[in-house]
Amino acid sequence: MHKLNIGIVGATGYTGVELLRLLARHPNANVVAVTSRGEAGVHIADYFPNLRGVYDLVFQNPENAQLEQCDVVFFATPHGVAMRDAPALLAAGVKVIDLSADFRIKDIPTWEKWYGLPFTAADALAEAVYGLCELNREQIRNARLVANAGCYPTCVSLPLIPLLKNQALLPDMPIIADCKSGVSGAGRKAAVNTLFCEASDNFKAYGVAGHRHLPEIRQTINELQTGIADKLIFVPHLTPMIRGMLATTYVHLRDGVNPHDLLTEFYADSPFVDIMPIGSSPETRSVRGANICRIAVQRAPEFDGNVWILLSVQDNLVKGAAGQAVQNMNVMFELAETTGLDDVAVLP
Ligand SMILES: NC(=O)C1=CN([C@@H]2O[C@H](COP(=O)(O)OP(=O)(O)OC[C@H]3O[C@@H](n4cnc5c(N)ncnc54)[C@H](OP(=O)(O)O)[C@@H]3O)[C@@H](O)[C@H]2O)C=CC1
Ligand SMILES: CC(=O)N[C@@H](CCC(=O)OP(=O)(O)O)C(=O)O
Repeated sequence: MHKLNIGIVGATGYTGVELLRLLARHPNANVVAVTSRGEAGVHIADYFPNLRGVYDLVFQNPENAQLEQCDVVFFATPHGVAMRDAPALLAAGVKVIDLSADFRIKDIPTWEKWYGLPFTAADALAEAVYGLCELNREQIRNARLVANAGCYPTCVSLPLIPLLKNQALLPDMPIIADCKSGVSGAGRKAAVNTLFCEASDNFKAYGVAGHRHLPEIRQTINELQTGIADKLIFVPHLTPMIRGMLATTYVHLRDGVNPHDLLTEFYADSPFVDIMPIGSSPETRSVRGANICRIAVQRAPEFDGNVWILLSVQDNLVKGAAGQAVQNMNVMFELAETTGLDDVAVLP
């Protein structure tokens, strides 16, 4: 069986170790290089006990990792790193999947406004494909550079896409996405707001005045139904879970539109989107560790108008990050989309 030589830049972070977990059981994956500046020289098994006996690899500084010899390199790094290092890899013939937001937003001034950095890789951006397979499967097949979709944008966009494609949302009415994320969404780096005593037994909104995922979700909306993207209100919340994300999105639809029918039809051939029976309420633990976004819809009760509540859940580290990245890799290398991604969620 053909094996892909894989490099992971930022392999000591939460999405990095999630990539390692998923790729360990992927029949076409051969992870050959893992990077960390802080842990260079440390054996993977001494750092991640869940990987003892699974990989015989040592973390290396990115510049020593010979990434140009890989077939594909994942960037599981903070914003700005892939923008700096991906162009040289592309020039060396390596495919790149970036889990950060560097190549997600096509309008450079918008990216610079929300990320606070100068954007320096315009050529690479021009060829980057937004890495949401359910939306861009055909473009991803031919891509050299995939910008893995963000976690909140994946969870919010998946229930909206079939409605937008059918021009089903009423113009001039708000689209309200009220979202909750587990704390692993903030990454592994030390920060006061993710300390145990700050984040546990607590619940709060953040980014209310504006979050960097707002322009990313709006970009997707705008591509599918023009004139309504600025009707999106997006508020993220930090919830005291480790993994998991729930989006509750309120939409005003044209009379007669039933979103359950549209979603069921649109996702009939998408193995990682589960449309539940009408009236269900998906829970985050039903997707824990699995590359699934589960969606349910309910009509707003006793409300005068065709208003629906879209409920979507995913594991932020899997369908929201590493699982989606492996799904993109499968499509880019003409493997079955589900290869290595058939884990069932962990209960309880
Ligand atoms: N956590 C989540 O749920 C999601 C995260 N993402 C995105 O994925 C990316 C990674 O996130 P996450 O795993 O949570 O982050 P972490 O903070 O947990 O890990 C970051 C990793 O990047 C490495 N790194 C940091 N700075 C640099 C640098 N300048 N050059 C090379 N390597 C560097 C770190 O190791 P070292 O410093 O030792 O080199 C570490 O291994 C981010 O862009 C994030 O926004 C996307 C979707 C969901
Ligand atoms: C809880 C938390 O802090 N979540 C992060 C989003 C997760 C993430 O890393 O975002 P990307 O998908 O864009 O990479 C945040 O709000 O910035």
